[in-house]
Amino acid sequence: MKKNDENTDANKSSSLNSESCSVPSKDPVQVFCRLRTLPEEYQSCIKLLSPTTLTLTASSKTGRKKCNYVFKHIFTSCAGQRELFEHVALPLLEDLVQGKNGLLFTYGVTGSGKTYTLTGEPPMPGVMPRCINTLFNSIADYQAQKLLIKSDRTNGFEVQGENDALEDRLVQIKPRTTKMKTVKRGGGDAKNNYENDGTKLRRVNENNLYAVFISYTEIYNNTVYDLLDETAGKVLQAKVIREDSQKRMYVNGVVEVEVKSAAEAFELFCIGRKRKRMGHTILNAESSRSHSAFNIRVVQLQKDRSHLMVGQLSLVDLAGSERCSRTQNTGMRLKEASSINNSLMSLRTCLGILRENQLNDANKLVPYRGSRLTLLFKNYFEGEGNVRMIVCINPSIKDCEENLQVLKFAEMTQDVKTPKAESRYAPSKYKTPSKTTKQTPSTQSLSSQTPSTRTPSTQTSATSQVKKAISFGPKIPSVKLNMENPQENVMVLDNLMKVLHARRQKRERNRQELAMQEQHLRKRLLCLKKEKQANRNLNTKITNLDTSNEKLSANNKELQDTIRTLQNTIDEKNLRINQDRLEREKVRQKLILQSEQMKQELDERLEQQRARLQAAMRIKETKIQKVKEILKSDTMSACASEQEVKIVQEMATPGTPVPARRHRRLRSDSEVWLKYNVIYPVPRVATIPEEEEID
Ligand SMILES: Nc1ncnc2c1ncn2[C@@H]1O[C@H](COP(=O)(O)OP(=O)(O)OP(=O)(O)O)[C@@H](O)[C@H]1O
Repeated sequence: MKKNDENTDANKSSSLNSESCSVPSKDPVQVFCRLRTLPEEYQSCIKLLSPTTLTLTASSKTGRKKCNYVFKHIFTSCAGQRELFEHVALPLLEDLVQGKNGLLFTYGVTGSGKTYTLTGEPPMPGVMPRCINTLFNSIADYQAQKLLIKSDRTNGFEVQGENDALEDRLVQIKPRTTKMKTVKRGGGDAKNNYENDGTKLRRVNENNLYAVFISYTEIYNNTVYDLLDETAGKVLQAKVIREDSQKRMYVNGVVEVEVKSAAEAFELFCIGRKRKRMGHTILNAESSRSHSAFNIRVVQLQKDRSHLMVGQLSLVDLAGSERCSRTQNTGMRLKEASSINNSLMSLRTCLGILRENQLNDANKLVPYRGSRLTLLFKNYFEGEGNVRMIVCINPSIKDCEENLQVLKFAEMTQDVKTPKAESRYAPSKYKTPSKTTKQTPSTQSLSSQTPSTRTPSTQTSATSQVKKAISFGPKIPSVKLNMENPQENVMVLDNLMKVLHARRQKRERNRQELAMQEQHLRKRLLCLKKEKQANRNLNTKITNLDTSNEKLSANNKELQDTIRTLQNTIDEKNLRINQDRLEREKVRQKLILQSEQMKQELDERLEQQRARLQAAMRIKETKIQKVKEILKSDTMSACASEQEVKIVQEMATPGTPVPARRHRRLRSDSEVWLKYNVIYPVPRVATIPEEEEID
């Protein structure tokens, strides 16, 4: 192992240089692809062209479509867990011990092997157990005393005195034993089965003291839970995501456990895994129903304890995207699936906008607050940290359509750049001692110093001052009696008496002072206890307020969603009303047009009819005229009676009733009636009056 012997000043200056550099350099997100083993009877939709390129053949309505995708590296089903760890996770681990942050997440369709890749199964450990083993193989000899470095529960760390650390360790013994029992009952299996292949990191700073902290959280139905929360009982309490003084996101009050060996870390993992929400679906017997993040924080303390450096590696197992039509989920599983799909969509949206901003030099707002998943990992995309993604693919033709979406997203993600991770030492924060050494007036001034101003050098001087303050007066002289000179002996004994007297007085003063100090310290301790209690109460209040704030925000979001939905419905209805109105207007216009056409047509027909009737009338008039003429000239004189002539004349006048047409009969001499036909029939104009027989 090549160890890092760079002195800390060099580190500090490098961090200063990096701070003074105004434009931070950026690294693209590195995307790796892993193909799952496919049983022989299944057909594959993926073909490998090279170690970095694959082709996906998707069938669409227009036929078969082939798409090529290029990644940093593609691991085939033959690639083992070790190969993947060395390629993908080991560089992040090297960075971790250099104080750099890293995020490694798996993404893919349900059942594609995300959990298998991150966790693995005991004979074939995945990324997480390998990271833990490699880390402890490398830093085991350089670990700080347990609890020397403590989490301040606001995403930072503080250093405490060795006595405090010792006392905390004693306090922890009891709960730890209980925890161990729990682990053995639960998942002690992993402890011995994750094989350790002895891999070590190349660069470890031997001059530093290391402390490893583990936290394990999950995001279930868009709510954050602490999987290591021992106080929670059976039901996990929702946690709030907060921003610390350096604008880094963290889970408020998350339990961070310091581990001193890989076995301890695995125990914690097993405890968390037992609490993690898993479920049975059609596509995966043991499907993750939540996104989980296993966080490893490595704190390095310089030997003079003046500066410390923190690096964090988050191993995130995202729940798989799933189509409800395939999983046939209902009820709770359906709700989980929709929450999973929503948060993954939120991740895609954020990365999409980030990429767009970077490509077009734009400044569009990235909606990290769209889901807890994106909010929690915001810093990795906006702040510092190497981001790596493993896209897990089940090459089965059944997963083809979903794989297409996954591969598209993965390809897009490669264009996103994140600020390069930097190592950075920060001045150590010192924890207020929980137990007070008996103070003397000379040390009283120290207690008024704030924890942050107290440094290791002041602590050392305090110790020497205490020693001085509790001295027992002048040193007892060595007494040698001279039997030959009793006068000299008297002087020596006198001197001894004086010294003893002075020491007795000193002891008495010390006793009084100590009694005073004890009283004073008791009072202070009581005050501190009260302050601590008040702080705890305040913290509880803040947490409660945070929770209710979260609930209100969630309600608000729901209401806004409802408003948006209603607005959409109103918009849709308005649109439909407008469409109806337009439709009606069209119909009205059409009807008007038709009625006009019909009117025109009718007018024309009426006109024609009128013309026809007029023509007919004219013809009839002509005929009547002719009849008149005939009547006048021939028949009238011979056979028509006066009355007949009158009738005919009346007929000629329009509007006067015309007698019914009848045939005239003439009685001949031989008393036989003869029929008399008028050549032109007379039109019937009105009701015929009472028939009158014409003789
Ligand atoms: N590369 C692989 N080699 C062998 N077995 C694998 C591989 N990848 C996945 N498996 C097996 O496939 C099954 C499903 O894998 P896993 O649970 O890891 O899927 P997942 O992507 O995490 O699914 P989900 O999103 O539903 O949680 C497991 O039984 C696992 O052992």
